[in-house]
Amino acid sequence: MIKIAPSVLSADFSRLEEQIKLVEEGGADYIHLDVMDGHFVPNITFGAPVIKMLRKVTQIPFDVHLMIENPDRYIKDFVDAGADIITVHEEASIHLHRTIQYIKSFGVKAGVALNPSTSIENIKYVIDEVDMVLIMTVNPGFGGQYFIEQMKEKIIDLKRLIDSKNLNIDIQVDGGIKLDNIKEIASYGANIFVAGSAIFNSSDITNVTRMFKNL
Ligand SMILES: O=C(CO)[C@@H](O)[C@H](O)COP(=O)(O)O
Ligand SMILES: [Co+2]
Repeated sequence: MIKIAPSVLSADFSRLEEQIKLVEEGGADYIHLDVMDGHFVPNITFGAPVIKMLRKVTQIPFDVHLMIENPDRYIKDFVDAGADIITVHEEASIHLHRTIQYIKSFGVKAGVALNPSTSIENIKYVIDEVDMVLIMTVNPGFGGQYFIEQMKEKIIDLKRLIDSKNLNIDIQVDGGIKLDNIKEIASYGANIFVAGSAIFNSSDITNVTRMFKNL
């Protein structure tokens, strides 16, 4: 079963509640919230106060993708804001094992994200601890970029590692996900698909979300 996580990065920020309702109606499984700090990535989005407000308008689980340096400092804020999954970048976490334990200590699911150039090897010794691995299929920081083809091999390698350890971990892909590439990417083992521009730049957000779900 594939799951769809619309990323509000491409939504109309002046109408976030309304836009979330549209993907909710289309059957979205998660709301993907891209938090950017202008340091780890060259862009700034929003933080815990905005997520806390959005928590009041929907029951859909919040999948919070932290593209920030020193994530430990802010994890409790995102837990208090209502995050259900918190994903930190391997490249931004100096003590990744500790950070993962810290997230889980709040009863929240922990994910680890890998930039396109980061090897699966880097998470070999923490993978047993996480609920989800996020393979960035674009360089993080912006919506509307093209899927990086080499990431197909990376998804296959990750799936192989997960299966060899008999683990039950979600593989999320994020960046350049469209209606026409999702099936192929799912065949490599990914099961949670983040889609920003493909959903929110469309003229019928609910219907496109439904089409993603029905694939
Ligand atoms: O984390 C990010 C970007 O850094 C994403 O979640 C984007 O929001 C995906 O956007 P599209 O590539 O689907 O437009
Ligand atoms: Co993201």
